[in-house]
Amino acid sequence: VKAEKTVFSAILSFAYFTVKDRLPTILTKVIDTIHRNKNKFFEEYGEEGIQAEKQTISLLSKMRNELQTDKPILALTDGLQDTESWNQYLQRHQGLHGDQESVSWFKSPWLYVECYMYRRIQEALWLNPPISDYDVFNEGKTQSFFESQQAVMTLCTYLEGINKGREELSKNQLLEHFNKLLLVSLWGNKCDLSISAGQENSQKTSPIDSLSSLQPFILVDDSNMVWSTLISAQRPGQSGKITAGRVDIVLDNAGFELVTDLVLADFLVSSGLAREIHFHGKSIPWFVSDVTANDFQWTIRQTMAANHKWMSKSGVQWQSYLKEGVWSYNDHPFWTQPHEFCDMATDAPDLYATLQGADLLLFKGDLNYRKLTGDREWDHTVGFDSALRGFGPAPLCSLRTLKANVQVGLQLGQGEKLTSQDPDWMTSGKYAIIQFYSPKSKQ
Ligand SMILES: O=P(O)(O)OC[C@H]1O[C@](O)(CO)[C@@H](O)[C@@H]1O
Ligand SMILES: [Mn+2]
Repeated sequence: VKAEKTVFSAILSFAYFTVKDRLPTILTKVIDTIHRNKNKFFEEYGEEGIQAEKQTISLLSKMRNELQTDKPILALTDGLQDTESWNQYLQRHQGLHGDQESVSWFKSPWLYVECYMYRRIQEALWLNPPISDYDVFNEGKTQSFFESQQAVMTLCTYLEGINKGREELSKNQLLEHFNKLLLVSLWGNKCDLSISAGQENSQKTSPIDSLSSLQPFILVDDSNMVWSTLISAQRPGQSGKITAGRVDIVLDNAGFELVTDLVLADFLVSSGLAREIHFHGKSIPWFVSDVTANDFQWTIRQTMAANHKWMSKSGVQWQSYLKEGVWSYNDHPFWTQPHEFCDMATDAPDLYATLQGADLLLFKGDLNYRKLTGDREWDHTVGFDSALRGFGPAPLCSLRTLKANVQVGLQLGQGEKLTSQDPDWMTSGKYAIIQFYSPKSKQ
């Protein structure tokens, strides 16, 4: 099966609008954030901080101009761990096209250009050492966490209810809770800040009560396969006691979505459905709201410190899972590169091997889906397995609300019907999928 990468050939396409409007808006906000923090940089680093602020802004404005005037994509110059790999990727593209000019902001695959912009923001900061570690998206992520406080409290109270009565839970009740928390984590993905170009986008209503009204918007629901994967990973251990499998969660956004993932992870461990959870986050600030190590720790500390009994209890539990090694947080430079996941086995064999150790991989969010499927213009009826093109270190499931022009594994006619009823169905974030694939079931 063949499909073209999403590019900007179609003027007026979603990809085109992203690069033309959304990315410059995000960049302008980044510049503004750095400027607003000028005094902070002065207090911390004196005159050097001011110089760094000016220099960074000038590099970012230069990049915004390159973007808006469709200039060629430039090689990175910051000599970081992944610089070489980014530059090789660029050279490969230039080689494919035969000249350097043709690899430009509007003439390259959307996925590549979008990832590249976030990496260039990082470069601008890295070239100005006193402020290299400054996370330009931190304010937005923090704000979105605080704005969803009410929903977080509701969720932690729900979790406490399950944990308190867990000894008496029947298998059916366990399945019911599992389904609910999987859905909460799925819809948590609505709250990213990239689709709204950094505009406030937090969870305001009760995440549990909204579930049934959202059900009709789930286009693919393989949750039963996720459940059976967890059940079949349970094995009798040495002492005859059942031990469960390892679940890896490839995280997406900080704020409310991260809390929904932590609550799901807590439930999986406390109910005995999983033995261990490995979280995977980003090593640099990414796509406005994605989780970094700092966001991960900060969120757990804030949850612990909350003035709400069940919220702080949850936070304390999460901290001890981390301390005991039941939970772990990892990052790898591959997650912040433009590569499709079918390249992982060759381009990041160590990460691929790590993922092979899991019994189940949960991929959160839209960007992960674009990378799973190579962000191509697949027919909607093409199988998920075909779109993965050999990627499958372990059984995996994408939990994603649709925010980009790619969707596979639909029923015949389902895509056409959606297009006629709701032309924006692929990009509005209103629809979602729970889409599963297992390399074991491959013929
Ligand atoms: O946080 P998520 O779910 O990956 O969404 C981010 C998405 O937002 C966008 O910026 C909107 O198109 C996409 O590039 C990206 O896929
Ligand atoms: Mn994201």
